[in-house]
Amino acid sequence: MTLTQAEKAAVVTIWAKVATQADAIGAESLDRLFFSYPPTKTYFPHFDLSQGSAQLRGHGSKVMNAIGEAVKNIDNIRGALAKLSELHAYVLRVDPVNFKLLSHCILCSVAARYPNDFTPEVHAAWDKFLSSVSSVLTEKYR
Ligand code: HEM
Repeated sequence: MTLTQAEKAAVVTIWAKVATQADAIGAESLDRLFFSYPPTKTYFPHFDLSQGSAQLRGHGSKVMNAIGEAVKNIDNIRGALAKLSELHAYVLRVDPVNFKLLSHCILCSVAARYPNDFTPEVHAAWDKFLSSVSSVLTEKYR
């Protein structure tokens, strides 16, 4: 899945805002994930998943950091996330369907915070970008 130049530009622009609140957006996205799709909690039996817990915030921050790396390397997302791809496939064995759920929750958190920036064009670009990130993180499974 390749993003057009215009889509890449839209992702970079919205990321500049998201980056300033990345930790909060990461934590909110995980809250939404676990609240709306409780089976996703089974991957985190060792975490305190109550709303706003330190572990949840710490993990949200890590996830958003990785997304920031993907934005910085938007022409080489595969290279930027190679290690993370192996981790999710071989060690964590997260079922790929869950990436769609998390992507959706990240999208909701961004849209809720930046309603004016979240035009249909930005929505589409951000969605395509998160799909690319998810493809990279799930491509080692087979
Ligand atoms: C946009 C998609 C995702 C990104 C960018 C992402 C990113 C990350 C990062 C950066 C880490 C930390 C790696 C490290 O400590 O070296 C991680 C760990 C982990 N991820 Fe993901 N992840 C994604 C999707 C998912 C999904 C959908 C699930 C399951 C529902 C999941 C489950 C986990 C688990 C269980 C860990 C280990 C947590 C721990 O024990 O510290 N990830 N992920």
